[in-house]
Amino acid sequence: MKKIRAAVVGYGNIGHYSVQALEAAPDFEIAGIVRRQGGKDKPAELAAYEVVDDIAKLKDVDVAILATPTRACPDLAEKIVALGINTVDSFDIHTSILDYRTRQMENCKKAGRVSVISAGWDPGSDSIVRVLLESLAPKGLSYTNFGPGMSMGHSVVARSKKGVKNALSMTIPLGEGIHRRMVYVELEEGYTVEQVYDELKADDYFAHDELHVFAVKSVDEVRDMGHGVHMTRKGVSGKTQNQRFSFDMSINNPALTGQVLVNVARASMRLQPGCYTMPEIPVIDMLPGTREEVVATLV
Ligand SMILES: NC(=O)C1=CN([C@@H]2O[C@H](COP(=O)(O)OP(=O)(O)OC[C@H]3O[C@@H](n4cnc5c(N)ncnc54)[C@H](OP(=O)(O)O)[C@@H]3O)[C@@H](O)[C@H]2O)C=CC1
Ligand SMILES: N[C@@H](CCCC(=O)C(=O)O)C(=O)O
Repeated sequence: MKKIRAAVVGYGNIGHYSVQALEAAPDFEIAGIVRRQGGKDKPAELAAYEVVDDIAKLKDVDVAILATPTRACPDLAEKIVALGINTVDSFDIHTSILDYRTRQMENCKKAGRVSVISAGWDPGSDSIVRVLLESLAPKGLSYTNFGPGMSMGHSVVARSKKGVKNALSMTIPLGEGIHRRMVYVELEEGYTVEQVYDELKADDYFAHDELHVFAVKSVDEVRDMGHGVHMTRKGVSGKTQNQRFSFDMSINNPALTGQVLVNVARASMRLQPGCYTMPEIPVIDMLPGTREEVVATLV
């Protein structure tokens, strides 16, 4: 059977683990990796692959995994579907997902290609769980409690601020979907924790939660990429009250995100042209093999 040819765009944490997930998948081959610096200083583990600075230099790419900072995803997705290549990404600004989907839907329909956006674990697989739980008890309350653990999205944003050499943003659950952000930063000369605090508080990623910023000598020495979630719903099925549900996981954040991106890259090959979020895709299409094989073994 012909393998799906995937490119990975951006080789940071999610890019690294996406390559590993592609290598472990039976139905994919790696068309190449796209980095801003191209093949310069190519990491040893990429020796077998083409590393380029422009996806147009790679041959026969079916799908591009956008493993860049969230804020770079919409522009890249627009440019890459216009080249006739499907895209998948883990865009995680929850309040902007609908706008991004609306714009990218038009781009996909024009190009006759598929984009799966906001696919990781949150947004992503947790979004499927939230939709499922709401269907099981249509009236009630759901809470998504993260961590404690490292938020990649918040860490990327903290690293982008003036005076910050490196950063780690930890998400601390306070209960009922409320969180505290603990941000550990390596500062450049002449910058203070107070300046970084003000910059972060002005950014929508951090504006709505309790925030603490600490200076550390080395972020590498305090970083641990574990994370997790505890989701709950208590509600009413039909006319019967007190139905309780919970979903828990404790995970390596970039490893799970890379795996989910590969799963939706596979599903993208089976969808009609358009832009989708994860709850809009049949979960069965995230697995390799035929639907019949899955129905016979997992349903
Ligand atoms: N939905 C979800 O569940 C999750 C979503 N995420 C999202 O994944 C994103 C990436 O996280 P992570 O991998 O840790 O980030 P990193 O900073 O480790 O990696 C991003 C890579 O993208 C490239 N890059 C950097 N800046 C730009 C730019 N302006 N334009 C294009 N490419 C750029 C660089 O690769 P190179 O130098 O090779 O070009 C960089 O290494 C986060 O922003 C987060 O929002 C993360 C976890 C879960
Ligand atoms: N999008 C997150 C994954 C979900 C956890 C989260 O949103 C958080 O810790 O705030 C991330 O970037 O790591």
